[in-house]
Amino acid sequence: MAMEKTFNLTRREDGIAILTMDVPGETMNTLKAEFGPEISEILSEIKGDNSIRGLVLISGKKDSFVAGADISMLDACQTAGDAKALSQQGHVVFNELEALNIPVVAAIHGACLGGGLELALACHLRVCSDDGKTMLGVPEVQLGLLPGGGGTQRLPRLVGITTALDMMLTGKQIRPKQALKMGLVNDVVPQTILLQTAVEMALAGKRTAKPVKKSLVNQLLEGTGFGRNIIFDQAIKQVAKKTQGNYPAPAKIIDCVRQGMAKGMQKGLEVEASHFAELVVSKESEALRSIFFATTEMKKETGAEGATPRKVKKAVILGGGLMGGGIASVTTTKAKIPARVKDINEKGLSNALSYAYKLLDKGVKRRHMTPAVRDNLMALMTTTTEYKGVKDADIVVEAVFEDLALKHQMVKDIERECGEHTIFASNTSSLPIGQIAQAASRPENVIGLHYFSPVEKMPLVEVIAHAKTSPETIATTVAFARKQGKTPIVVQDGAGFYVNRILALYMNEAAQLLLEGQSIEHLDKALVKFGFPVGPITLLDEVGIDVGAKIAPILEKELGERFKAPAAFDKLLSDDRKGRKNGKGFYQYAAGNKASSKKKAVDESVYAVLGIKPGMDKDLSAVAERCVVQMLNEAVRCLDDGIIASSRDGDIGAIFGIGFPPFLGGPFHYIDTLGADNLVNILERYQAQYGDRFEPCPRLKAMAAEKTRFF
Ligand SMILES: C[C@@H](O)CC(=O)SCCNC(=O)CCNC(=O)[C@H](O)C(C)(C)COP(=O)(O)OP(=O)(O)OC[C@H]1O[C@@H](n2cnc3c(N)ncnc32)[C@H](O)[C@@H]1OP(=O)(O)O
Repeated sequence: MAMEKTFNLTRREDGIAILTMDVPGETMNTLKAEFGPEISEILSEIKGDNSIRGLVLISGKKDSFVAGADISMLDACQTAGDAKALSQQGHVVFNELEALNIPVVAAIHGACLGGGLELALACHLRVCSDDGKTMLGVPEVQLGLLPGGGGTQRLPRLVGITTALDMMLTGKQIRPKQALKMGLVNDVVPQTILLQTAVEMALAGKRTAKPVKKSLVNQLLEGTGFGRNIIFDQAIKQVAKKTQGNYPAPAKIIDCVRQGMAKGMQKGLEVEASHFAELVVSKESEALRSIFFATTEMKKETGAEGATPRKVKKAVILGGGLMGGGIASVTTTKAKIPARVKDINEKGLSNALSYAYKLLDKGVKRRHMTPAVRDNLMALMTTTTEYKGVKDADIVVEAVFEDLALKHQMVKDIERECGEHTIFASNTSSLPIGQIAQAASRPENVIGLHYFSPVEKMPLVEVIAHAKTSPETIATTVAFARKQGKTPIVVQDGAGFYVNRILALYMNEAAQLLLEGQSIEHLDKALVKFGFPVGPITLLDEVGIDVGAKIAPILEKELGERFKAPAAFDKLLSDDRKGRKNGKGFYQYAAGNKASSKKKAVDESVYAVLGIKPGMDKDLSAVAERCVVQMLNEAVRCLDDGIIASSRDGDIGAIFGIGFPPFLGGPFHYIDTLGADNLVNILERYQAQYGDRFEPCPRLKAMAAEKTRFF
């Protein structure tokens, strides 16, 4: 049976041909190597048909244009040569499209990303719909890659070097109005007239558009070799600081643009194909692509085999504090589900309202939304100090103090005030859900739903099922979290669940190193260089030293001696040091305690409180290794104890929950890279030197002996 075609060419009476791309059997259009011959044939047909006066390229998919090159095709590249050939093939096809002597117009609706945008850039003009689903971007850098279909050359020539570098180095998605303003598209129209507008643009016979006006400064900088070098040198400095040298793609992107602008498009394309090829086969990109596939696979899972999630039409949030406010905010602004916030006083309620308003108003200021949209979303949030208007809640999320008796009271209140099917989801960060459920007459409705702070930024939530949680409760909670824009992992009940459990040992080791005389800034620098977003001491200040102190004994009691936190840290609380929250911790905080971007200074007085004098700082990688191997060992224990269902979930949980370096693929991918035997040797060396807290867990020892891997 003949292969179904991806491209379909239809001719209109007015001489405009419509080329529709619709990859058979796929949700999204993606670019595949096997399209090459089909496209070349069509281009030859177009070139040979003088009745065709113009060409419009459009997607046959409901809500997406082209999502980029097929990432699994890139995964299949065995050598850099395979990848280079793909890039060069793309260059040939896109150059041929661009060389057509009739106007070629891309009509874009929905996702137009990576190779999809590069395809659109090879067209002479672009028009997109004004729909919320329409976004344009080059997210390759998030996969450890670079735009390999000519994007590093066409984008800067269309929108300018600075804008193009910003797009390629961040992978950000550009909305229609922004795209029009920067000259990425030539018009933005309602989807209903998208095709008609594209046809009219083709009929107008133009193959170029008036470039958008650039500022004088921009013209000076980008118009001269000297100015361009300033831009490139500045960009190199910024990416070096941001990536700590752990991600090769950004520097290569800058080099493609630099060489292309200096030596011409042809040379630029050659450099692009070579750099793209090296990146496709790099271990960093392999790790980042595995994260993409893992999260895509997880989206299809309900969290409980065979269970059907119930629809959540209304949520109640107990507690309007930092976490409650964030949870209410993502419920209304992301999931667009009405949320009723209950707190014991008006202060908590106003905090929740202002939390959501501030985030939405930022969107208005950035012109991502209108004030009307902001106000409509705000109207989804209501507040109460009584149990009024909660009867019809489908889910209640409690974010009150970490006090078991108080949570028991909440369970009883909700069973009294809400419906029989209402789910009670606790945001507890440490109390076993089974203990909370002891107060329930319907324990099947009780579940843990653990968010990470700041709620609107951290993608992970842990969904914690206790022994009696029903599959429907799990599936409904997972679906609810997904609607909030979260990446949920289902973990089993146990002190600290997964993320806080692996984090605790990592933090304890940092504390030990501090007490051994490593300076605060050196400790943080070591782990930032390793690839974490912030260092452990900064993290402790941000989370709250008091929170850490509260969780530690719970973990030690439930999980054993290795979780014992250094006693010296009690002196910090006696000195009223809670961290950023009360402006006194390991670092100094400006008055008003605002999170400032500028570098914080260490509060040197903390050393005296701890009774230590910072000594000789050890090698950065040695410092990082001691903390990281603690996290790796405990992650494997969590897998062994069934706290996490798979090493895939363990990787995603660590990356999305605590910023484990994505270029390493997560703890389990990293152990495969290190080798289980090598990790056991490191742990045993530390065990001999620092004690049994470093003892390799049984599963690691077995893997070392059998030389097995997780993936
Ligand atoms: C030539 C060079 O420039 C190289 C490139 O172009 S590299 C690729 C660059 N593109 C991307 O990184 C985009 C990746 N995709 C996404 O970010 C998202 O899929 C989306 C924003 C496009 C849509 O998100 P959503 O609506 O949530 O849908 P899913 O993520 O669930 O995706 C639906 C199915 O499409 C598959 N898919 C999406 N993009 C790609 C891709 N680039 N390659 C291969 N497959 C892709 C995804 O796996 C889902 O598959 P399913 O089995 O049908 O569920």
